[in-house]
Amino acid sequence: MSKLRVAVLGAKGRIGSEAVRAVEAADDLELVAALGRGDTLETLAETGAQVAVELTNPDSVMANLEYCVGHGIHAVVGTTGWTDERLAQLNGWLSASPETGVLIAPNFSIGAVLTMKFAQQAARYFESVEVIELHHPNKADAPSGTAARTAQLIAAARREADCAPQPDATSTALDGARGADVDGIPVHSVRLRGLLAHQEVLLGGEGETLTIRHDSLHHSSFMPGILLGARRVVTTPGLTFGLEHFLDLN
Ligand SMILES: NC(=O)C1=CN([C@@H]2O[C@H](COP(=O)(O)OP(=O)(O)OC[C@H]3O[C@@H](n4cnc5c(N)ncnc54)[C@H](OP(=O)(O)O)[C@@H]3O)[C@@H](O)[C@H]2O)C=CC1
Ligand SMILES: O=C(O)C1=N[C@H](C(=O)O)C[C@H](O)C1
Repeated sequence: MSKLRVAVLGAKGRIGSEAVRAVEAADDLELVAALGRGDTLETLAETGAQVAVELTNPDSVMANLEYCVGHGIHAVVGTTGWTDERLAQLNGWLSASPETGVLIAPNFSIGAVLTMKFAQQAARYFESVEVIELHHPNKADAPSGTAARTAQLIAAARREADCAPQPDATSTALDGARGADVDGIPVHSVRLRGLLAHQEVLLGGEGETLTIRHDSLHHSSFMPGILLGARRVVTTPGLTFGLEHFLDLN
């Protein structure tokens, strides 16, 4: 059986370099390109890449995806910075290339995907919910894509359950003291040397709290999800948002 031809964009970065090694080690995948900043995207077409794994940064991802989708190259995207406007633009490109698949995964680690699912399930049962994400200090964006997605999922679950607004008597506060407001959910970002990628969802009700915590201790935690995404995206046209759609979580 022929191997799936995979390219990595952002190949010299923290996660990209790990992805290069993971693709090289997979028996059913062939690494056909490993591109860094300044390398030409034409390499993707020239090498016949079928899937591009996009791990660059929010300033680069849109141009890369426009090229990939325009050339019928499927994409697995870990890069953060997604907004409704960006998703609409991507969907526009995909509508002109309906056989192409794009997976955007705010987080590729199974533990983080489960954290989001558990938080979504728990959200309706507690009066208060806040998210704390903790990352290495070289991370470009805050809050993390995972935290933003977690907060959106929590907010949607609370809306669906018709939950009352969260109790919070704060009437004066220093800017930032209550974190960022993502869909009504406070999200707090910590940047600390020694950390990699961590998240806590704190839920509070009368006389009890529940904490859901996940820790990525090494970039290897993201690799099974990236490889699964590459294998599945080629038969999943259109936009898939979240690795959970490629996992049997029920
Ligand atoms: N979904 C997930 O599970 C995960 C997502 N991420 C996300 O992945 C992204 C990358 O993270 P991280 O590896 O830590 O960041 P790094 O800065 O370490 O790596 C990004 C790399 O991409 C390069 N780059 C920038 N623009 C381009 C371009 N146009 N073409 C090719 N390469 C380019 C950068 O080069 P230069 O240094 O010259 O700018 C750098 O080498 C972030 O958005 C991060 O949040 C990270 C981990 C897990
Ligand atoms: O930049 C990182 O490191 C990570 N980025 C992603 C995010 O913003 O959620 C995923 C993970 O948290 C690691």
